[in-house]
Amino acid sequence: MEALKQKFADKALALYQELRTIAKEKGSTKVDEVTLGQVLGGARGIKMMLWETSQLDATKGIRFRGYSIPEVKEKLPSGPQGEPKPEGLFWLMLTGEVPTAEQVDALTQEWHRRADIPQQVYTTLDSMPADTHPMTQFTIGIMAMQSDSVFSRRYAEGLPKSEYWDAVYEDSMNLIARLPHVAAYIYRRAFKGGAHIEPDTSLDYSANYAHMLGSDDEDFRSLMRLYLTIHADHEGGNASAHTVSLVGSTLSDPYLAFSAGMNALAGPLHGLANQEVIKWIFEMIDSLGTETPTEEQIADYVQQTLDEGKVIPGYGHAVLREPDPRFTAQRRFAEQYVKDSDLITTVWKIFDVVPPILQGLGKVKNPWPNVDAHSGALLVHYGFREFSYYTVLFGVSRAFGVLAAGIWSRALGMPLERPKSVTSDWVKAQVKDN
Ligand SMILES: CC(=O)SCCNC(=O)CCNC(=O)[C@H](O)C(C)(C)COP(=O)(O)OP(=O)(O)OC[C@H]1O[C@@H](n2cnc3c(N)ncnc32)[C@H](O)[C@@H]1OP(=O)(O)O
Ligand SMILES: O=C([O-])CC(=O)C(=O)O
Repeated sequence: MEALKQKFADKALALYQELRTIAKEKGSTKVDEVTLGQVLGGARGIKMMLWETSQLDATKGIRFRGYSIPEVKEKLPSGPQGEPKPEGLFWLMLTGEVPTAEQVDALTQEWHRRADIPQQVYTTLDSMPADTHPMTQFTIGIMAMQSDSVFSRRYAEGLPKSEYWDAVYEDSMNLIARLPHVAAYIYRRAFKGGAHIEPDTSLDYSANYAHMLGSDDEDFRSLMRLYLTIHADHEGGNASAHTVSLVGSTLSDPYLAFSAGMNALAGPLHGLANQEVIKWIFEMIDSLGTETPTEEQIADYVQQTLDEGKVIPGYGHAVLREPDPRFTAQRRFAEQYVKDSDLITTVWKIFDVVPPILQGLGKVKNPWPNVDAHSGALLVHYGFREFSYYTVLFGVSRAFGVLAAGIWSRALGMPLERPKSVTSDWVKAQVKDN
């Protein structure tokens, strides 16, 4: 058995026993109270699922197994310029331990070994118009691999419950290994006339993905390591993670569950916001006729967007109440690696201008930037201007977190998820005498 799988099995089995005892002996412990406002307001803040891989704090941001983004950057094995490798984060999320550089290298090799893409993926993608939205191509590409699912095959053969996690682990490892290949194929067919680039297995996961996209720039490789690490997980309640978890709870296999989650990530209030941000900035630049807008010009354009009844993409968050540490990590990266970019300077000016305007509306709970406010400008800097592709990059990263969490869910014996809904008549009856 692979070292990672063995380590996970040891930890997960112990936790499974512990949680069963807790559920049996303390199951009636109250952990939350639900208000009508939460029922009518998108279930914000309701504690209703277990998620081992990360936890979000409204002011401090995400922590992966207890480690903040600066801590992850400092502790995880990194590339030559010091940016953390997502391989290490995956190891951390599954085991709770910071891996050694050798363990991370072995995982890189394991994923290279598993990156065997069934031919039908390419024939399926090639049958679609090249201008089909890249996220649509991405979910279809994932679905085209579903017939390979180890979990589905073994379930049909009578897999016992105690071995679900093992088959889900196999599917998740295969899927993570394959995703950059499918994702790069989509990029090259959509934007580079189908001139595909062979993988280079001497590279780590992020550098190889960058290579297959078309860049061997050392700084861009570093950006990919950082990008794929910081977008990986944001606890369980966000729309993509929750979708993967919900679908996985029916014992749909990881291909089915992950592609469902990617359809959630493709919405403009969630992962698609990264494309919406850069589109909005390009439209602003076009409309103002300058690549270096002043703060006053930006403020006017923000007001115009709000007057048109639209949101300012990249700002606000369902949970966070401070600037997103993932925004800050990208800003630090830009400060270190990018010497002059009008676009990035504009992103920083927007950061100075937008929060007071949103605050002034009196209804926006978080006026600060989220992760999507920065990523596009960095990608443009390295030559990736095709913003409809950006959410695919996000999706490749999100696989690390949601698939690691899926392995945990099956190992811990999490049941079918099925919360309660109510009708408006029920709501009216509740408030009648209040
Ligand atoms: C990876 C990620 O998913 S990060 C989020 C990416 N999404 C975006 O950047 C899109 C822009 N932001 C938004 O639409 C929101 O802030 C969301 C969807 C992220 C969070 O939504 P909520 O939790 O409902 O935010 P909140 O409680 O602050 O909303 C209250 C009001 O402020 C508005 N608001 C929130 N953010 C913004 C914004 N960026 N611009 C304008 N109005 C906003 C809401 O639309 C809502 O208005 P309404 O009462 O008239 O319907
Ligand atoms: O946490 C959320 O709701 C959205 C988000 O930032 C993410 O999923 O990365």
